[in-house]
Amino acid sequence: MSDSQIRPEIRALPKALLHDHLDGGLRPATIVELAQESGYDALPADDAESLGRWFREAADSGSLERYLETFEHSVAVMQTADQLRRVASECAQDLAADGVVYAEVRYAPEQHLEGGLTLEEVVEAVNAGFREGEQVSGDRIVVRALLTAMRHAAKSTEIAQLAVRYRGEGVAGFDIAGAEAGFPPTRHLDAFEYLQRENAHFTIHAGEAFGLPSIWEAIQWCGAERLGHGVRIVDDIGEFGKPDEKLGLLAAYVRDRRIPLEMCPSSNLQTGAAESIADHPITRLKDLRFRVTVNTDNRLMSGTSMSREMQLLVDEAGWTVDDLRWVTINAMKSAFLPFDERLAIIDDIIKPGY
Ligand SMILES: O=c1[nH]cnc2c1ncn2[C@@H]1O[C@H](CO)[C@@H](O)[C@H]1O
Ligand SMILES: [Zn+2]
Repeated sequence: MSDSQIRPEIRALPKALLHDHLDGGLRPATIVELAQESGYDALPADDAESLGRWFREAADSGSLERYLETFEHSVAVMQTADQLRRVASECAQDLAADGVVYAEVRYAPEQHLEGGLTLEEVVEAVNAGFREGEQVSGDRIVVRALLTAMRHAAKSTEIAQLAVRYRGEGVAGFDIAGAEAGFPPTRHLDAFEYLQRENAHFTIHAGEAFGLPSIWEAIQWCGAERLGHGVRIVDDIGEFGKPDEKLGLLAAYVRDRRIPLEMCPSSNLQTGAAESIADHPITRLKDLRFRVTVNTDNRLMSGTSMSREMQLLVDEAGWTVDDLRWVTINAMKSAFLPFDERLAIIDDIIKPGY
């Protein structure tokens, strides 16, 4: 489904987005321009349309590792303060135009140091871009950053400290991302224990390319407040429609504690974490009343938007507008924003929009 096929009534709905990667959401035309300006000559295509197609096709690999290789080209043009500010500003504008009223956008500061910026300069450039994008959009959107540490690297404590340093100044929390198999969350236990002592918020990518042990570690060892993806929690639920369709201890814990699942349907089709939108576990988890949220993950690699994800669920998995309202309120309740600010967005913007 292309962008022009999105129904206006879905586009108009207010949306809350918790899981979107800054380096996975650039406009193809911006990548082409930034590459030309900076002399980056390794782009796999040099016009915007072919480049957009290349990202979608190369990411459609069936493996998270191969999917992640495509980020080389977006990260390459996000190495100066001007580049970061522009990308962040356009991100906020694109989300606002799609009806997103609240977004947490994540990126890994450690991947943006090749042009000589410090970690602090990276965060400040992205923050400046988000503020600019909010303003250009007439303040119809609030954007907060989540700082990600790469799970194969060894910078998580430093990045966690950076998230605490900029807390309340545009940064709402912390995350780890990258290849999941072979890099369990407990590898970064020091960072998570530090964040807990600092009363700071964090989510963990878990249960996407690896199963229950990753989810279990993220929650029970590391103390994750939310799960990035978390789709594999269905491995702890009995077979659909069979008499033993019941929750295992971990799935029950996740549901009982209302742990938010940041689910990203289209992204999961590309990495092989799900077969189709119709069969994506998100619908079953919604029906079982887990705290499900709908997200984009990487708009560039999946050629998607919040409206597109919502419309796919309506068209291919039987979702109703009430379901969309429910997941939107779920997301807003689960945001890493102070309680009073979350409530104001729910009461003043989301509820009147449905
Ligand atoms: O779905 C995902 N699973 C795991 N890691 C991801 C996913 N999408 C993006 N990234 C990784 O997060 C970094 C910071 O934004 C990206 O550079 C990419 O390597
Ligand atoms: Zn992600």
